[in-house]
Amino acid sequence: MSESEYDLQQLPQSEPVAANPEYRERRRLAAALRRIIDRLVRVEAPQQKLTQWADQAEQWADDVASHPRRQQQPLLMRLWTGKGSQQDALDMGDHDIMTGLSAAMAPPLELWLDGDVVRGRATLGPAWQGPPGRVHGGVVALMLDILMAKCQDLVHGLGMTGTLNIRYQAGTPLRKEVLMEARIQRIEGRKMFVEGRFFVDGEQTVLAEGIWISMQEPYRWRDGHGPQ
Ligand SMILES: CCCCCCCCCC(=O)SCCNC(=O)CCNC(=O)[C@H](O)C(C)(C)COP(=O)(O)OP(=O)(O)OC[C@H]1O[C@@H](n2cnc3c(N)ncnc32)[C@H](O)[C@@H]1OP(=O)(O)O
Repeated sequence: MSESEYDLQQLPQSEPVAANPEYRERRRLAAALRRIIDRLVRVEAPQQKLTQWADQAEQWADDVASHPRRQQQPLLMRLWTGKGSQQDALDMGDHDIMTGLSAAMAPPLELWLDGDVVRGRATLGPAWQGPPGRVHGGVVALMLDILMAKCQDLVHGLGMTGTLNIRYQAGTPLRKEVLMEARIQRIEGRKMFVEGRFFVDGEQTVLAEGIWISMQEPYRWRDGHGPQ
């Protein structure tokens, strides 16, 4: 793909686009904020210190808010019509809610393709807690949705989650590496049926089945993928 020809359907969605100087700084900023979010949970610090941090954070928030937000619609249109730049591709991928390296909220979840399987890994801290010591079930659903949607990297067609069924088989612990995998079970016209699983220490903790609905064209496997 050349510098000026990024296409929404052909973005290497499973792997981050290489950062340019601007995005190196955005990623550094997000990484620092992630550490703060993680460490703030029940941090033991004198009240004076909390006051100092709150004052600094308020000042910083005001400074950030004084800058405009870049519009998303024009870059989406460029990517949709295959005319996106590297900057557009970075802007889309780096702000993904779970995988975005420039998204301070993102754990980040790392995804990659292994043949016809989407694999992932993430380690979540206490900010993501549901039951004590475990990842919140709603967060598990979010991680699954992002993981399983990436099966669209294997096909032509792009759409949204229609249905997601989850069986929580065991708690998914915090502070431990969670390994994930997703596979396309079958394609039926505009419907893509996907299965997702989480594993911790070799034990399966989650099993999910979902249906994605393509917005326009029927789903079909990309060359080199699917039943040969
Ligand atoms: C699009 C850009 C890509 C980037 C997206 C990033 C998204 C990140 C992940 C998300 O957060 S997705 C957000 C959560 N999902 C939604 O908000 C979806 C809300 N639902 C809808 O917008 C519509 O219901 C939907 C687009 C899913 C389907 O509407 P359509 O009018 O296109 O479907 P239609 O009624 O024509 O049905 C087409 C086929 O899909 C089936 N179907 C429709 N809705 C379904 C559903 N919800 N679950 C399962 N199957 C469904 C339907 O039975 C039918 O099957 P058959 O062809 O066999 O008859």
